Order: sequence, then structure tokens, then C-alpha cells
Amino acid sequence: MTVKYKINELFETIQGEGAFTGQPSIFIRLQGCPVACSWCDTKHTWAINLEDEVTPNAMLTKEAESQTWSALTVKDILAMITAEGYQAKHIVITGGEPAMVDLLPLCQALETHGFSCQLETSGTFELQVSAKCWVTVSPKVNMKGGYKILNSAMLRANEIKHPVATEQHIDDLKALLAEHNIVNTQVYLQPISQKERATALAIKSCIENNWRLSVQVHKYLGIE
Ligand SMILES: C[S@@+](CC[C@H](N)C(=O)[O-])C[C@H]1O[C@@H](n2cnc3c(N)ncnc32)[C@H](O)[C@@H]1O
Ligand SMILES: Nc1nc2[nH]cc(C(=O)O)c2c(=O)[nH]1
Ligand code: SF4
Ligand SMILES: [Mg+2]
Repeated sequence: MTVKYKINELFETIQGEGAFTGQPSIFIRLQGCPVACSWCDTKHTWAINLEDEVTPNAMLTKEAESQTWSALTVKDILAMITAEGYQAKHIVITGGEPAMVDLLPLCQALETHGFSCQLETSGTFELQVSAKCWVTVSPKVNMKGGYKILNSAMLRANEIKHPVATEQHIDDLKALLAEHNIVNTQVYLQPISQKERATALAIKSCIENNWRLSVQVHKYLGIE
């Protein structure tokens, strides 16, 4: 049977986080996440309720965040991107937690059609992506859902992007890097919810550790 992806949103914008900040990108946001980060900015993507399924057009044209989703095949997704006339050549697969499902058919089809792929993931599920897919791991420590960061995800990561608000988050990150023996992967600190204190802590810690700052540019610009 052809795999269908449960999609909460599909839109074109500027990548606002991490190494690709500033890059025009098409975002595919998958529904569903059990990790349950208390400060998650996309809580509407957590629940997968069958009664929340909507048509592809209703999903594409929604004007406010909602937990509705539409089931699309890879072919449907490519057709939608073409029909919308999007110009971006970079596709960000996010969620929710997109790594809960097999993303290889999606990556392969997108790459065949000339797109580059990027995955945004918590690293708590085995990654099923193409070899060329850029993997952004945002490791989650002690979240309510009880999921643990996988060694395979930490090792596969092309960048590690860590949301921070407290010194504890910095200590958690250092412990993770040591535990998984990560030395060369570029690390980004991302202040949680643009809070002033979180941003000051992120700047200080980036300078101390030679990490980079990621400030969720889209939120400062008021774009999606
Ligand atoms: C919404 S998550 C979806 C992908 C995946 N579940 C993950 O956590 O990486 C996308 C990115 O937003 C980050 N994020 C979520 N809520 C945030 C917040 N309030 N402030 C800063 N970053 C946040 C996540 O850590 C992750 O890097
Ligand atoms: N512009 C923009 N950049 C992003 N980078 C990661 C995002 C995400 O929600 O995964 C995101 C998002 O929601 N919007
Ligand atoms: S893993 Fe990602 S989507 Fe899930 S709760 Fe945490 S930040 Fe939100
Ligand atoms: Mg976001």
C-alpha cells in the first residue's frame, strides 16, 4: 500500500532556525508527537485524532494553527508543491515528531525532483531518511513523554540545535555531547520563546563554548 503522511501544514517561507537560516524553504509539518516538551511551540501537532482529518485543500488553506491534518501520498505532496508554484528548492520536514514514520520514500521522491531535504527531529526515534538529508537534531532531555535521545540520531546529526532557558539546559547539553562522544558536530543554542534571559544565557554560553546562536528569526519577523 502506498504510504500516506499525516500533514498538519505545508507552506513556503524562510528557514528561521539553525544552519539554513535565511534559506527559502517549503515546510512539511507532520501531525503527531508523544515527546511532550513543556515549552513546545507547536502543541497543536501532538494529538492524532481520526476525527481531525480534513481535505488536502482545507489543510493547505488553513489560516490559524489547528490540530487538523490531511493524509497525503508522496505523489500528492509533489503535485501540491507544483500547483502552489513554490520556488524554494529546500524542503524542511518537521512536526510534531516527523521521525515517528518512515521518511525515506518522501526524501527519495523529493530529491529525485531536485529538492534538498532537511529533517527537524528530537532524535528520539530511529531515523528513516535518505543519506543526503540534512538532519537537525534537537535533543530532548527528561521530557514528560519519557522518550530518550538515541545514540544513532546524535551520531547522524548534521547539526545539534538545543533550546535553552536555564543553566540546567546547558549542563544537559554538555552531558549529552560527552555521553555520545560528539566533538565535531556544529552546535546551535536556541533561546526558548524569545525570552530575554534565555537569549542572554544563550549568547553567553555560545561565546564560552564556541557554539552558534539560533534565534528563530521568523518569530522576530512575524512570519510563519
Ligand atoms: C516544533 S519542533 C518539531 C520537530 C521535532 N519534534 C523537534 O523537536 O526537533 C521544531 C524545533 O522547534 C524547537 N522549539 C520548539 N518549541 C520551542 C520554543 N518554545 N522555543 C524555541 N525553540 C523551540 C524544537 O526544539 C525544534 O528544534
Ligand atoms: N520559518 C520557520 N522556520 C522554522 N525552522 C524550524 C521550524 C519548525 O517548526 O520546525 C520553523 C518554522 O515553523 N518556521
Ligand atoms: S519533540 Fe518537538 S514537537 Fe514534540 S513536543 Fe518537543 S519540541 Fe514539540
Ligand atoms: Mg516552528
